[in-house]
Amino acid sequence: MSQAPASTATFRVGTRGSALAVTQTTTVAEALAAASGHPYELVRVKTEGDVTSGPLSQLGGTGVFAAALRLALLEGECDVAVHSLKDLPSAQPQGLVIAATPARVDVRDALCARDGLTLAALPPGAKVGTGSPRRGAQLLAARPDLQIVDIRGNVGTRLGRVAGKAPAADDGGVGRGVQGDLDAVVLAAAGLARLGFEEHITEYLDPAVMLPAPGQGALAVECRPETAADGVIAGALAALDDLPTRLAVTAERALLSRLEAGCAAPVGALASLQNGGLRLEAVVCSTDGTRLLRRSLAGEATAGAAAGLGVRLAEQLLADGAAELAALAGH
Ligand SMILES: NCc1[nH]cc(CCC(=O)O)c1CC(=O)O
Repeated sequence: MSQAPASTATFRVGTRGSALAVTQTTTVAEALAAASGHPYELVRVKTEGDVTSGPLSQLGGTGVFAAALRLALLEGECDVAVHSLKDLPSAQPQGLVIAATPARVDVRDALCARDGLTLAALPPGAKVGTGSPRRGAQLLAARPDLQIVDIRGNVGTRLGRVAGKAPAADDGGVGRGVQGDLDAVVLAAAGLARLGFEEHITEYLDPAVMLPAPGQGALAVECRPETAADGVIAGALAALDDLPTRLAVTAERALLSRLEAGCAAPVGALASLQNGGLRLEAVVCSTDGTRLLRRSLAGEATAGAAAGLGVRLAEQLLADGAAELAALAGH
């Protein structure tokens, strides 16, 4: 098996095959190539999350999107892999490191509704599609009359479920035949922007109403430790890393990890630099949206303190009854 050091050869960048994954991986690969002066090639890895069509929340816990990419790295089929950070389980596998977290883009969730409607303007009982218990619960907390419809598929497929939005199936047919049956869907603004679908957004949901998933809007560049230490690529990875993003996602993921929550759990978290410190806000919901535990905590904006902030806020939420409120394992 080829394990050529990235400094002497083309480096191979692993990606999922979806349009979103290829778009964001290409952006990262081009930045690494420009900074290192070495060419890259994309290695497409099919993941369980891409080929299974059951409800996402029942796929069996965390990491369905990331596991195959991680295996490809460990087996030396690629040198670096690019993940959506929010799809990455918070436990770091032995033999792999997150070598860079590029600057995060828009963290918010976005409503894509028919006829330009906002959340407040949707008619009573409107059907809103999401496969995420976190989004469903917060939608119901804001609008208890809504009908939440469990949907899956890639971004284009989900958009195509909204009446009047052009179907743009890019998932091999998972969502085919059910276009136009919903009043709205909720998707991450980051994914919509990366795919050039921003014109479908009818409202950017305020994090005060809809806290995003831990890591939303951020990417993780993962590799084996020897790749991270390799002279040429190490500099390129360091140049790509963004410290405010790393601090924020470290706090958010530490919270998720301390809650022992999976990526499908009804948990939202968002950290940001404020007044020279790091402020973390989190919510744990009952899936029907009738009960929300929401808390925030501020700490030092340092690499040493970020994880502790997440752990402390998680412990406060657990003391408030978070584990009784929500099925944290996410299935
Ligand atoms: N779970 C799917 C997923 N993983 C990453 C994104 C794009 C947004 C991001 O990078 O946070 C999406 C789509 C979505 O949630 O709408």
